[in-house]
Amino acid sequence: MAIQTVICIGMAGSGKTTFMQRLNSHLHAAKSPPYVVNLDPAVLNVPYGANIDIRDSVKYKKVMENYKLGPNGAIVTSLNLFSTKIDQVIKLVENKRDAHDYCIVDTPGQIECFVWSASGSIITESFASSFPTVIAYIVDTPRNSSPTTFMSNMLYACSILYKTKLPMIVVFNKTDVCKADFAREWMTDFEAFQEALRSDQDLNGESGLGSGYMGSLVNSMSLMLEEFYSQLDIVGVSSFTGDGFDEFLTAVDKKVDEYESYYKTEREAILKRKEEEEATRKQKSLTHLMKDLGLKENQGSSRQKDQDDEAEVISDLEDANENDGIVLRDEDEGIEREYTFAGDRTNGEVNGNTAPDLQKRYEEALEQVAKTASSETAENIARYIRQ
Ligand SMILES: Nc1nc2c(ncn2[C@@H]2O[C@H](COP(=O)(O)OP(=O)(O)OP(=O)(O)O)[C@@H](O)[C@H]2O)c(=O)[nH]1
Repeated sequence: MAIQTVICIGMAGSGKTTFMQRLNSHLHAAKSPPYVVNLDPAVLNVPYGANIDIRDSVKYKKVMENYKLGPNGAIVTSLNLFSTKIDQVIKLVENKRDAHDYCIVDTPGQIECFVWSASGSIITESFASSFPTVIAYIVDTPRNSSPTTFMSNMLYACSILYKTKLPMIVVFNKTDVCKADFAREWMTDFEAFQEALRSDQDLNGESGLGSGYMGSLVNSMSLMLEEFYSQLDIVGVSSFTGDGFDEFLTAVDKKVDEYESYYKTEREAILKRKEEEEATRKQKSLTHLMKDLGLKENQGSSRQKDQDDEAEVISDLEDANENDGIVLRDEDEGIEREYTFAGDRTNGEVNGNTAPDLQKRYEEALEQVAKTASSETAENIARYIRQ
């Protein structure tokens, strides 16, 4: 059976890491240890044994210093660096498909750095196209007991569902502090939620909710959310006590079935369409490129020199500075971890498997383009002179 992947996403402080820790120990106790991946480069302590840890490959603080970035920029850049090697990561997980039923993935606390970045999409897409993948959206239950905060959080969850197009389980965490019954009621009974909104002090203020723009906006949003809720599974858990984790695993199984029967075909159709569009786009840009090369050939050499001095792509940056944040794995706490960029930079091999290196492929592709381009460029120049 294929490894079922659970990607944990949630607002800062919602309890993703604690949830991962509990899920890990729960699965160990059920004699089904998961394959664990940490994608948070900025976390100081990972309280569970990660098989793949982004911090082994990318040093967040170095990225910040070397590229003069702020905290969020450094997280995005770290994810970018990591995503260039995602094919190797996927291969490692694939090699473990017989030994594990689950692969669980922790993501950065700064939710937008993962969900709205190109590398976040690449990583999610790579998992989703290789394994049945489910999003666990972690919610801090006590902090969402006001209907306005709740609705904002659910709108965010809705945008993630729309962006990832993957089955989603909304996990109401911290039920030891506040039960999730109110949320369940709001998500299944439209009238109850409307009633809660009407009596919500935060939203009503002095103007009242019943009239005006705010009132109709909130009404339409809650109607839209009703449709969204029908796609979801809801689970209440406490990462402290371990309550609700069996229910969570049942929800994962259900969502995996949904993934197989609905999302997979849908995704394949989207990917096929994208591939076709991409092929047409490439053909168009190649035609433009050939045209430009024919006309602007003599400007080329000086511009090329300028470009050589700039670092425009990640692989340029990787080459530019040996001390750029990609480092050898620490000799640390003895957890069996399997992956670092540094190891494969010298020989392109990870754990004995020859892994195609993105940077190498990029260079080969460039060479290939240069070869075909040079003969066609000569033809273009000849045609230009003839004209
Ligand atoms: N009472 C209670 N507290 C919890 C639970 N889960 C997490 N917490 C607390 O919530 C806080 C945040 O937990 P984390 O696991 O660090 O949350 P996170 O989402 O990984 O945080 P970032 O990665 O920094 O965004 C910590 O103080 C945890 O102890 C729970 O089930 N019950």
